[in-house]
Amino acid sequence: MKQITRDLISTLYKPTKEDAHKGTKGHALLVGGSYGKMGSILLSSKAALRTGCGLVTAFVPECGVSILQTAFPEAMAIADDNQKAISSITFDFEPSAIGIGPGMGTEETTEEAFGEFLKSVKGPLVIDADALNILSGKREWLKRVPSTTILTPHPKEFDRLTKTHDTIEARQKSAVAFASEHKVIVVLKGAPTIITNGTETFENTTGNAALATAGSGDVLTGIITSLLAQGYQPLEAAQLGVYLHGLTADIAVSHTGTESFIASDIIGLLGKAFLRIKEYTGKPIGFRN
Ligand SMILES: NC(=O)C1=CN([C@@H]2O[C@H](COP(=O)(O)OP(=O)(O)OC[C@H]3O[C@@H](n4cnc5c(N)ncnc54)[C@H](OP(=O)(O)O)[C@@H]3O)[C@@H](O)[C@H]2O)[C@@H](O)CC1
Ligand SMILES: Nc1ncnc2c1ncn2[C@@H]1O[C@H](COP(=O)(O)OP(=O)(O)O)[C@@H](O)[C@H]1O
Ligand SMILES: [Mg+2]
Repeated sequence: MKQITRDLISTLYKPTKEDAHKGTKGHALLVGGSYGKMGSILLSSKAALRTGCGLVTAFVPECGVSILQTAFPEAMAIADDNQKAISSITFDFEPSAIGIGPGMGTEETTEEAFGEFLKSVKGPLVIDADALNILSGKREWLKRVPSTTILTPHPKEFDRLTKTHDTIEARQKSAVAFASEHKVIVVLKGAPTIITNGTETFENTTGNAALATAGSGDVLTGIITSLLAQGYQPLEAAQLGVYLHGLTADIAVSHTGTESFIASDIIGLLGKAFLRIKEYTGKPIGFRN
């Protein structure tokens, strides 16, 4: 297994172009949320914009729109027809990348909506949380998942999708086989997180137990979706995304410790994490690139 090193990240990272505008930095669509779990998709959406894409739209059930637009005015929102859970995923623009699943729930109407969504989805995609849980009950839908889609299960989600594993090593081996069989990228979250496309497997080198907190995976989904929207290739987006996510916790831990760190702190520290990566590249901050 290869390590995600500073050198690898330095070669992946693409600084913002001087002449960029919001229309050239990608438009991320985050689909999820349900009554009582709107925080998850809010966290994903905020993380996406803080990771550098130009525009973010959240597709949420009706009850999520005012929550989202109040808590995060920079994001646009599209309301599902249904009040409390997603029932039909329709939108009238072409997103640069889509992240789906955080807080979405697994109600029957949402399951049907996700099944229809998979029939027509185009372009880069991240599947997380309840979208993975739905897939676990409908494995035949894996055929509909476009190749190079990024799946971001935690160990329990991965076991639901496959089978119970007794050891981390067995689960990692299974993740490689799963990625190869379904032509997807698996980000198997944990301590450490591994990323595999079935041919190559990488172990992340950042992050610590501060990340063991509600919503930290929802934030990761937003980060990776944003990188896809900005034009990073799926494997690169997964590598840079998990590295940045972990780096925020490494930056925080020396002055906050692990206990009080929450998912919003990951989002708040993304700027410092990007600056750290920019230092690795050897170019001074503000260099005209
Ligand atoms: N504010 C909001 O709106 C929030 C909304 N959220 C949303 O809630 C939905 C449900 O997602 P979820 O992940 O909380 O539930 P679920 O899939 O049952 O997994 C939990 C179980 O999995 C296991 N487990 C997890 N990590 C593990 C690890 N590293 N290593 C080993 N085991 C691990 C562990 O199981 P145990 O070991 O206890 O058996 C744990 O009890 C989803 O849509 C999400 O987006 C949340 O993000 C929270 C904030
Ligand atoms: N002890 C730990 N060390 C490093 N990373 C961790 C640790 N615990 C959790 N994480 C990371 O935090 C995230 C948790 O994701 P997830 O379980 O999906 O959270 P949620 O669904 O609440 O958003 C993953 O990226 C995981 O790798
Ligand atoms: Mg999660």
